[in-house]
Amino acid sequence: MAEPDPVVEAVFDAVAATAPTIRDALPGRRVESGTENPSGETVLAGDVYADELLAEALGAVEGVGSFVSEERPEAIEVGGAVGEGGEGAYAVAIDPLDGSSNLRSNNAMGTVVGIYDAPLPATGRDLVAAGYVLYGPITTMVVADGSGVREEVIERGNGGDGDADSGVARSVVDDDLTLPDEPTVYGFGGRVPDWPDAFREYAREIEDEFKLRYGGAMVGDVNQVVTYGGVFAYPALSDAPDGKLRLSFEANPIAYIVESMGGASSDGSKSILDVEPDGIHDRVPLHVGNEELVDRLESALDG
Ligand SMILES: O=P(O)(O)OC[C@H]1O[C@](O)(COP(=O)(O)O)[C@@H](O)[C@@H]1O
Ligand SMILES: [Mg+2]
Ligand SMILES: [Mg+2]
Repeated sequence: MAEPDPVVEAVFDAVAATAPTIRDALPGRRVESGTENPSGETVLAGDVYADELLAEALGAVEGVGSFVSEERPEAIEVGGAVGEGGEGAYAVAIDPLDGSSNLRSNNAMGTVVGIYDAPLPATGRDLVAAGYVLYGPITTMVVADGSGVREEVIERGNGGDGDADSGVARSVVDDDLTLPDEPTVYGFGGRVPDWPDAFREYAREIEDEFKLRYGGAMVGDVNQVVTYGGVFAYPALSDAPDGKLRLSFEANPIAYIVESMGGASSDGSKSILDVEPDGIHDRVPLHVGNEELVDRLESALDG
């Protein structure tokens, strides 16, 4: 098995270290911040807090050369080069708080992380690792690092007093996550009348076969598929042919994780990891899950 990449490990150490602090900060940050992000969406106080905390934590990791998030117009150089001139340093792209509209209704949210071995925008083939934190009833972190996919439970360390420096306790609960062979759940975003006809027909078949699990946070909804097997999609919409989710911050990391678990991803015709980006805030239709269900989706959209 390949040796763990120390920079990748350090990035996920930093993400794990911030997770309890982000979680604790959410109750007072359910309100709008008064700004919009580069995708034209309302930014909540929780989005701003998570973005700033993670920028500081990830920017301090040696071997991380640049940092960008869906809340920032462009990447910032953070100077963690491993070679002279910056070569060898990774570019880290994050969705600091995924599903943040769930802050109001107090439902699941997450943080998504992609570590690219190329300046952004890059394709998902340039990812060396990806992961997500799920702020559910339990805080968990799923990491795909090229050698496998693991799930950890993250809790405050023994000094747990709400202090960011008090440390975290991490326990690996599964060190070889794979998609279950017998899928049981699905979750599709967007309004049914806005779906393309071919997707609507595919969805009709899927909803006859499986149980609906949709909560409005990609990380939470994908984690249902990761746990029970099935298919998640935020498809192309009639007024938004590229769908809603962002390639660099959301779709690529999730596709990398699901493919690493033996599943498949698609933009409708090919793996998400093969989508060539024009810009850092590009959106893409995202479909991920058990290979058989993603193959059926591609056939349905092709027909
Ligand atoms: O509200 P909708 O249309 O169901 O959209 C839900 C989707 O939007 C998102 O909330 C977008 O993520 P952000 O909260 O990071 O902008 C996804 O997590 C989720 O899959
Ligand atoms: Mg998101
Ligand atoms: Mg977000």
